[in-house]
Amino acid sequence: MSESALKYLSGPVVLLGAGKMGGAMLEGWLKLGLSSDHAIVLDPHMPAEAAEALAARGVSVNPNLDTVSAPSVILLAVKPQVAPDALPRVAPLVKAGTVVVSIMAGRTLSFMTDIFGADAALVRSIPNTPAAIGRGVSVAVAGPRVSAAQRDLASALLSAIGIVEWIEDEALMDAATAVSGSGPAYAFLLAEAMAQAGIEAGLPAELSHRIARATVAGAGALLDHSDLPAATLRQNVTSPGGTTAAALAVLMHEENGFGPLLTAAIAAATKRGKELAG
Ligand SMILES: NC(=O)c1ccc[n+]([C@@H]2O[C@H](COP(=O)([O-])OP(=O)(O)OC[C@H]3O[C@@H](n4cnc5c(N)ncnc54)[C@H](O)[C@@H]3O)[C@@H](O)[C@H]2O)c1
Ligand code: PRO
Repeated sequence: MSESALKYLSGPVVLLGAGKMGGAMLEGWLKLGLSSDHAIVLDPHMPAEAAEALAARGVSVNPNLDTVSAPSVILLAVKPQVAPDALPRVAPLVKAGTVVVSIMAGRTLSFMTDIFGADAALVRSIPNTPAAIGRGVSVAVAGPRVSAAQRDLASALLSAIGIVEWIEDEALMDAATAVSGSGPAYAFLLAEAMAQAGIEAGLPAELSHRIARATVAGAGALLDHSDLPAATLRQNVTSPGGTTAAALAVLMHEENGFGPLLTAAIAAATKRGKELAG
């Protein structure tokens, strides 16, 4: 959807929960041309300064819900654990034409149908935190009542923070959440663990943190700029009989290496997603 489509929405975009992800998404929308007088934020726990700063930019913050006209979109960005309390409050705002887009981990289309009704147009999606710099990855699935135009609108809102991958089978969402939703944490942990390992190998702490961080960031940028598969980029670092080969013999160990460890980690995250379904 084009920039002008965000500019000329028939109704407002209501954001429920303006924390890390919701806040990043709102910034993306405003940058893409959503008029601030079409943006409504509902977040009773928002720090006063943040609420005042948004209001000064023309965003409506915690208005009386009776004054809110039929929204084009309601974006659900509260924690899955508070959803049973928070979502029913916005259910009366859903009108014909409104699409409800969730970014909550775990919470299913069925959970949302119980709250918003069988006629509601519902999208379940999962973004990730590089959204804050426009480099997010979102995976999304549309419920049966979502029209092509509503799917385009949901795409436009998610594209404001990065790329969007639509899937047809909701059963894949927990695994997608475990890979791309939680995934940035694994990359950050890699930088942390490399820095710590460098310290244990004798490097001064600050130097170790600086070079580990820059190395993970540089490898990510190379992955981004190159057309080569990750495995080829890895092989390009690895001289036969050299230092990398020695490290990879540990990291690629069939039983104790990175592969089986990550498989277990992603299985744990996937299982937790199913537990949060509610
Ligand atoms: N952080 C991530 O990496 C990430 C990635 C993908 C999806 N998500 C999903 O995004 C959602 C938000 O996560 P986050 O990391 O931004 O959390 P967060 O804690 O930063 O934001 C949640 C916001 O909800 C607000 N809130 C709490 N109760 C509320 C209520 N009753 N009504 C309205 N607002 C209320 C809080 O004040 C807070 O601002 C979660 O459902 C999470 O699963 C997060
Ligand atoms: N952060 C959320 C969580 O940890 C959802 C994916 C990333 O549950």
